[in-house]
Formats: sequence, structure tokens, C-alpha cells
Amino acid sequence: MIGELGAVLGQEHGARLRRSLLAMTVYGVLQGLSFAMLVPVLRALLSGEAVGPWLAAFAVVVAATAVASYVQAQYGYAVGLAALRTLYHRLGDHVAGLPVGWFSADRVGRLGQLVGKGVMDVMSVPAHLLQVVVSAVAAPATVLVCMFVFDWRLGLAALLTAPFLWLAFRWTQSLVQRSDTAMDDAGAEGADRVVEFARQQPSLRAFGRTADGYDLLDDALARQRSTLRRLLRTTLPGLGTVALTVQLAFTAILIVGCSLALGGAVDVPELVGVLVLAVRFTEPLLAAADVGGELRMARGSLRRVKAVLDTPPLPVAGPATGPATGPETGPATGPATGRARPGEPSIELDDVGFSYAERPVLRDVSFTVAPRTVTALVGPSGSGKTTLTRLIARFWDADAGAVRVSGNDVRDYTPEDLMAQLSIVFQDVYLFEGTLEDNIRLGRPEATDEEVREAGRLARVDEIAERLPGGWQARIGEAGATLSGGERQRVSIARAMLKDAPIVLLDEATAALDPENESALIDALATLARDRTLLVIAHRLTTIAAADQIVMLEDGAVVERGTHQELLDLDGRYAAFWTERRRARGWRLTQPA
Ligand SMILES: Nc1ncnc2c1ncn2[C@@H]1O[C@H](COP(=O)(O)OP(=O)(O)OP(=O)(O)O)[C@@H](O)[C@H]1O
Repeated sequence: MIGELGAVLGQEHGARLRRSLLAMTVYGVLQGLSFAMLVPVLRALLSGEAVGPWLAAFAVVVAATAVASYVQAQYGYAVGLAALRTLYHRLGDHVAGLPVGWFSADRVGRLGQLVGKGVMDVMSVPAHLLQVVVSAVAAPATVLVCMFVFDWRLGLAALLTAPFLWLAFRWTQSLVQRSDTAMDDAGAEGADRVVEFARQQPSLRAFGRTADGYDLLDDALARQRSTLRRLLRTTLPGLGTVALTVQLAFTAILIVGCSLALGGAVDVPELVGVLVLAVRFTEPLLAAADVGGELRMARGSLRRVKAVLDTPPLPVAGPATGPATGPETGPATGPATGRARPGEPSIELDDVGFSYAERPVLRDVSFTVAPRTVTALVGPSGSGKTTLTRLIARFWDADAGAVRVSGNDVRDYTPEDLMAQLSIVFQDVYLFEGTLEDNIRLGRPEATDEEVREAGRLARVDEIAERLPGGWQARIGEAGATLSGGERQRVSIARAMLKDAPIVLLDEATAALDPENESALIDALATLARDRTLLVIAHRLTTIAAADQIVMLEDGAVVERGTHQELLDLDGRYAAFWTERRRARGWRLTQPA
């Protein structure tokens, strides 16, 4: 565990951790010595010898123990605080370099838990728990050596108990380890489901599902309860065994001591002293057994921190290396080769393949979006449209083939350079707690107020500002809670306008919008598309029909590609899709209100 802690803390804290361990060991040895000093003190008292010198030596050792206790606590807290700081920084820096696709709702929930409780668990190891464990080894070992000095037979009796004590600890540990992992998983799943339950309140209430009816949460909590019961069933016998072994060790020393005293081999004062010592011998061991649960929890957190830190970040391109490298840039799956300069705003997909955790979602996808043209991506739900746009924005790297933006492999750009090429207008627009203006400014933080308002006007956000009390300065709630879906998307378009990137990735709204919102959105999108390269996951028939190119995806593969008329003439999958969509629209229009 110390090795794992050292690895997570990094080399810069290695010396500090070693110094802290040394201080803890010194403290443990002094603890053992102060226990051992009781023997000569008691022997002198009981046999009527001069006790003064022994008491003075005892006082010196106790004082040294107190100083060592203070010093080791200071060092321990210093390492604990360094661990806290380092882990926050390392986790923060590392997470910032992970693929955006890594941030699923579950992972975000678990990361929150890790940064809160998990990091504190890890901090408690050097700050508090490690000392108990080090003392549990160093103090009894010192006592043992002293026992040998006082009487080798008693020392031998104590030494013979050591393997049994060690075995009892190991056995208990292996017993609970499996249940611990199950408990960790059940705890994390329970926390995920609670977060999900809170987030899904609007949907759950809309369908009349209250806490009683949310099966996923109920099941997760039931699993957590049964795992805890199992953990208790396996842990309690283990803890009982450790306590019993410690008591047996003490009894063994007692029996050996009494037989030696009866046989006249040791005198009674010495026996009393050694028995007191035997009690102290077992004390640190019981204290270590007591913190076992906290230690296991900390170890679980340490492993989860390590798992996050071991998640490979997206390779980042190096410093600028000359002019644009052209469409042939880079091998299909090679590492980032250098910082590329963008050419004309285009998108090229070259035999792209991608899987989510071994499940193939895209296969051999190839097409080009020429500069300043509109390509509509269509296909049934789950065909991979969203995934494709996310590969272009490098939320993940493709497993096979190459994704090129403005002539260069996306892996050859720095994240900033790639994002300077792209504006993303997805359906799940996140608006943060702040003013309408602040939310648009996210597109280009250094923009002037005038530029922000101009972008807002082009995206028809000015109409929203007029309606809201406070206008541009109106505060919109977290996640844009005070705006409608169409309005949120208009703010997102305004961000894209302000950013003014040459390529736009757009996921058209699927939700039915009121006519006013829909026409405002259409106008805003038309303005956004002007002079830009647009790849749109298209749902509206007019967008699809007007596109320069339509790419139809099915089961993660391109099945047809061409203009609307070409594909209708082909009378294949797209023609069927189009007819079906038109029928669906017609059906909806003729339904009674
Ligand atoms: N983060 C993810 N992890 C695992 N599987 C995913 C993830 N996101 C999407 N998928 C799966 O990948 C497949 C393609 O999903 P994608 O969202 O790209 O399709 P889509 O065509 O955009 O669908 P829709 O039109 O319904 O939005 C689906 O089967 C989906 O379940």
C-alpha cells in the first residue's frame, strides 16, 4: 500500500513520505522501549532495589516518545496535506486531458465522489492510519527484543506467537478483500443511481414515477444492503479470529512465564514486569486491527484514484512544425506527429471505424464535406450519426482510419487549434448559471459587448432578451432552466456565431418546436451556415432536401451518398427513408388536435 501511495503521490513527495515513515518507526520503537522500561522499574519496586535511576531513565524514554509522537504527527499531516494538494492537482490536470467521451454521467458521478470522499480517505493514510500500522510492527518488535534481553525463554515464547498473529491478520485480510471490492462497486453504483434519480426528476415525475417506483435505484440500494450484510458476515469472524489469536498469544506468554516462575527460573518481580510487557505487546496489534476497515476503504479509494490517473489521455500534438501538411497527413492510427496548420475548412473521413467498449458502432465510413458546403447526415436512430460528429470533434479517437479537419488529421492539432476550426451546436446545450450575455460570450470570452449582441441578434436571441426582465443581463438558471429547448439552441447558435469557426457541427433539434421558435431557429441556422462548412445531423425535411450532399448511415456504415435528387432517383434506402418521413409528417399534420 505504501508503494501504491508513493506511486500516486509521485517522486517529488517520495522523500517526504520516507522521512515520515522513518519518524513513525522511531516513534514505534520508542513506544516499545517505554513499555519495556516498565520491567526494570517494576522489578526494582517489587524487590526493594533503588528505583530512582530506573524512573529517571523511564522518564527520559517517555519524554523522547512524546517528542517523537509530535514529530511523526507533524510529518504525517504534512504528507497528508501534500497528498491532498497533489491528488487534486494531478486528478484535475489528468482529467482535463482525457477524451471528452470519457465523461459519461456515471463517471462524472464517481469522479465527484472520488474528489470529495476518496481523496480524503487517501489523505488519512499518511496523516493517521500509517502510524497505527507502523507502530503495530515496530513497538511489538522492540518489546520482543527487550523480552529476549530480560529472559530469552519468555522472548522465545513471544516470538513463537508472531507467525500465528501474522497468519491471522493475513487470513482476515484475504477474507474481506473480495467482499470489499463488491462493497466498493455496490457503493459506487448506489451513488450513481442516486445522482441519476435526482437528475431524472422531471422525466420521472412526468411519468408519475416517484421514489417508490424507481426500480434502478431500489435495486442498487438493495444490492448495497445485501453486499454489506455479506461483508459483515465475512469480516466479523475474521476480526474475532484476530482478537482471539492476540489473546492466545498473551496466554501463551503467561503460561510460559508462570511455569518459569514456578520452576524458580525467573523471580516474581521479573515475571510481573514481563507480563505487563506482554499486555503492551498485544496493544498495538489490536489497534491495527481496529483501523483495518478504514485502511481497506483508503486502499479502495487509492486504487480508484490510480485507475483514473492510469486512463490514457488523448495524445496531444507537439509544437508548430511548418505549414499545412495536406490531406494525406498522418498514418491511420499513429500517434500525434506534430502541430498542424489548418487549410481550407473541410472534413474528411477515411475508412473510419469505432467501437464503444468492444461494440463496433462505425465501420469503414468514408466521405468528404467540401469547404463551404452543407452535408446532411441521416439514418435511423442508433446508426452512429452522433458518434461520427463526436469523432470529428475528437471526443474520442477513431479506432481505425483517419478523421481529417481542414486538411489535417485531428490528432495532429493541439486541442485549441482543432477547436478553433469547429463550432458545435448539439441538442443537449448546456447553459450555465449566469446572464444571457455571459452564456453567449462563452463562444469567445474576449469578445466585446457589441460583438456578443451582434451574434445574439443574428441568432435571434435579441427576441429572448426583449422578453426577459433584465434583457441581456437577465440571469438564466443552471442548465438554462428558464429557457425553452428552442431558445437554448438559439443561444448555442449565438455562441457559434461569436466563435466564428469555419466549420459547424450541428445536431438539429428533434423536439417539436412552436412555429415562432421554429422559424427563428431556421433563420438563425441559415445565417450560421452562410460561408461556413456545415455537417448537420438533419431531422427537418427541408434541411435534408436543401443539402449539397446527403450521407445516409445504417448500422454504422454509409449505405448511400449523393444529392437529394440523385438518391431519390436511386430508389434505394434513402428514397424509402424519405417516403417514410414524409408519411410520418403528413400523418402528424392531419391528426386532430
Ligand atoms: N457513450 C456511449 N457508450 C456506449 N455506447 C454508446 C454511447 N453512445 C452511443 N452509444 C451506442 O452507439 C450506437 C450509435 O449511437 P449514436 O448516438 O451515435 O447514434 P445516432 O444515430 O446519433 O442515434 P440518434 O439518432 O438516436 O441520436 C447506439 O447503439 C448507441 O447505443
